[in-house]
Amino acid sequence: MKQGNMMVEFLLSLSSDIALIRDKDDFLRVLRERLREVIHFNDIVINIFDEDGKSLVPYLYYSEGRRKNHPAFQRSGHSKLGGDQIFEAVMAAEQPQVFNVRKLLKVKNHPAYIPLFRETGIVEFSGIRLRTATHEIGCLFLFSEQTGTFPEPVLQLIKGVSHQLSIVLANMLANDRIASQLKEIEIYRQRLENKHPVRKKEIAQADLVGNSREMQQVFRLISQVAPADSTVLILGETGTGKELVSKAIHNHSTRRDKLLVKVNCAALPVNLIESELFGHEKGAFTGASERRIGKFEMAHGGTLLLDEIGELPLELQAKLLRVLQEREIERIGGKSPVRIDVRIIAATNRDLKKEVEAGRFRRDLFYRLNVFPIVLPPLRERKDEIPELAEYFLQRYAGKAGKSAMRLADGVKEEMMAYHWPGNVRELEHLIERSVLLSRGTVIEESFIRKSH
Ligand SMILES: Nc1ncnc2c1ncn2[C@@H]1O[C@H](COP(=O)(O)OP(=O)(O)OP(=O)(O)O)[C@@H](O)[C@H]1O
Repeated sequence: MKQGNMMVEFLLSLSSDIALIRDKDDFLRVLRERLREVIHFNDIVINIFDEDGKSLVPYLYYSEGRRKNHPAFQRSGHSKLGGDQIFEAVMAAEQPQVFNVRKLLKVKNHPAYIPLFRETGIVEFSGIRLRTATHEIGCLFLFSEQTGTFPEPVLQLIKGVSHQLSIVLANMLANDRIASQLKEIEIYRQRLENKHPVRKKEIAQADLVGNSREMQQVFRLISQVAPADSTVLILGETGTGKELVSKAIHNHSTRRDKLLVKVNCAALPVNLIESELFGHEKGAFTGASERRIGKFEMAHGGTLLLDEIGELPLELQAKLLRVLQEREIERIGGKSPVRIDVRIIAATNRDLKKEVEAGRFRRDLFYRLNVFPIVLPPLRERKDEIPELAEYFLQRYAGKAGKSAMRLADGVKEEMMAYHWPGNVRELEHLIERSVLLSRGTVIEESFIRKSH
């Protein structure tokens, strides 16, 4: 009874140390220091299953005595284990198994490492499998230079410890997996950035022009929300500058050194958007001949612009909602989820509230996205801005065309003010570009408005 109490006490205090483990070094230190208080072992090894799920590889190991500098114990971490009677016995049993080296040497076909144990002073060792409710993880071995290290109460303790270790190990392995996935994404992203060096420049030059009251309000909203990292919903007709606003938000956020990745939700059929957003593993479906990283992963650390979000099919709206809630994605055909840190900016020219009422857009997703809405008014509602925008585009396109400063004739200006601009700023921009190219002198005498429709 007394022994039982001590064991519970030990396991409790071990679990509080275990909760503080951050990495392999911590783990090894806790095992060595804490387990030694109650078990007189010399060496410790934890083996885990390799990716193939069949062989075991050393994950953590500590040796002392003659084994410390012995080349056979300087494991690279790549030597495959398992498939011999020792591992089979350990992996098949609920209880810890104890092995005596002298006795093993008498058994026919003993594993090749047993004589080495004897040469380097190991007398007995115990092994127990490590598993959680859902996963086989590997096994733990404790080695001793003396006999009598593993009496029954110690074996019970090892069993108790093995449950705790299995959980820590499962978490550490999941974190390792995520870290290696993130590394892979980083490499991919750098490749992408090197391939498109102009992108960053373009983004840096994203200038928004606008002196109207409405646009001044938009600028205020941008500077409020940009550093806050919250989700932004940009609403406005086509060509009102939604993409430009998203670039401005990204450029003024702490994520500015990472990518702003854009997905056009209207441009692709359902099955392709899913893989575009979340990526897929090699062989996930017919035609998936290569692993593909999705836009969410590409935007990790940065911003993801979900353009035309109103066009996203309902089926994918549910998946997107889950990703936004859980902050992790699953590649199509992938085995484990990937954590992502992405700021979401969604944009649409649809009236999302009406879409919700019509049952075409999920209400819960709408609320998730509508955290900080920015509405861009159509150009016809901020006509006082037309001269300024026209002037801005005029200088830009005259410069590009190698022409000297140009100006608009008064009649052209009036015509522009009277027009209703269904294509908004984009239409104005194209019109000016065309006018610059078609005009001979420095004054644009003719409006080309009607010709553009
Ligand atoms: N306030 C502005 N200042 C300068 N340029 C602007 C402004 N608003 C829009 N533009 C220009 O107009 C064009 C259209 O803008 P943008 O692509 O951001 O619009 P959008 O609302 O995302 O359009 P769509 O809904 O069709 O995708 C771009 O070339 C952009 O540079």
